[in-house]
Amino acid sequence: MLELSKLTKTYGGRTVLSDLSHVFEAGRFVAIMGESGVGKSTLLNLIAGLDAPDSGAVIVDGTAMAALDDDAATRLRRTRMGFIFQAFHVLPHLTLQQNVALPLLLNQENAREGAAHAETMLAAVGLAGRGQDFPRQLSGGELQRVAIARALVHKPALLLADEPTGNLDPETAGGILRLLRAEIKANGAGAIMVTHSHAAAEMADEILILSRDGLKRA
Ligand SMILES: Nc1ncnc2c1ncn2[C@@H]1O[C@H](COP(=O)(O)OP(=O)(O)OP(=O)(O)O)[C@@H](O)[C@H]1O
Repeated sequence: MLELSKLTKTYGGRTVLSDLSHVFEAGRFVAIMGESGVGKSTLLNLIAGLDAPDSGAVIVDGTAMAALDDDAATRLRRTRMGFIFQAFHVLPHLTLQQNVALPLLLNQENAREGAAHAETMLAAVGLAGRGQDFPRQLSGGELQRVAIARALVHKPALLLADEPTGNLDPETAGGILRLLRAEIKANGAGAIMVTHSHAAAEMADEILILSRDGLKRA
C-alpha cells in the first residue's frame, strides 16, 4: 500500500503540487492523466524517490520514505518497486539478458540464477532466445518489452511507469499494455502509470486525473 500525505513541491517559487494526499491500494493498476505541466511526472518522481517533496510524506507499507536512511530507502526501492521511465532506458552496451538481470544483481541474486531468471522473463514478453542480442538489434516496441521485463523481473509490489508506450504506434502500444497488465496481474503487483493516451489509460483498473485540486477519479 502506498500513501501520499500532504505532498507539496515547488520549483523556483512555483507550486506544482500542493497538499496532495491519496491512498493507492496494493495490487491495483491506476492510470494518472492530466494537462501538460500539471505535475504528473513530478508526482511519479516523488513516489520513486528520484526527487524529495518540500513537505509531506510518501509512505510505503506504513513506512515514511523520509524516515529511512539512504541505504534503507534504496533497498526498499530496489526490492519493492519496478520502473519504466524514459530516463532509465535499456543500456546499449549490455545484452538483453544482462539488462533484464540488472535488478536481480542489484538485489544480490547470484549471476547464474539471475541469467536464467532473465531468460524466463524475456520469454514471457515474447523475446525467447534473444537474450544474447544487443538493444541496437531491436525495434522500439521490442525495446519497450525489454524495459517491461526488467521492471518486473524481481517481482516488485509496485510498478511505476511514465508514458510506457509514448513513442509507439497504436497497435504496438496496445500489445505492450496488454502484456504489462497481464504481467502485473500475474504477480499481484500494483502499478501507477502516467499517460496522455486514453487508450492506454483504459487498460488500468482506475483512471485518476491530476489537477490543481489534486487527484480525482475520472
Ligand atoms: N527539475 C525541475 N526544475 C524546475 N522545474 C521543473 C522541474 N521538473 C518539473 N518542473 C516544472 O514543474 C511543472 C510540472 O512538470 P511535470 O513534468 O511534472 O508535468 P507533467 O504533468 O508530467 O507534464 P507533461 O504531461 O507535459 O509531461 C512544469 O511546469 C515543469 O516545468
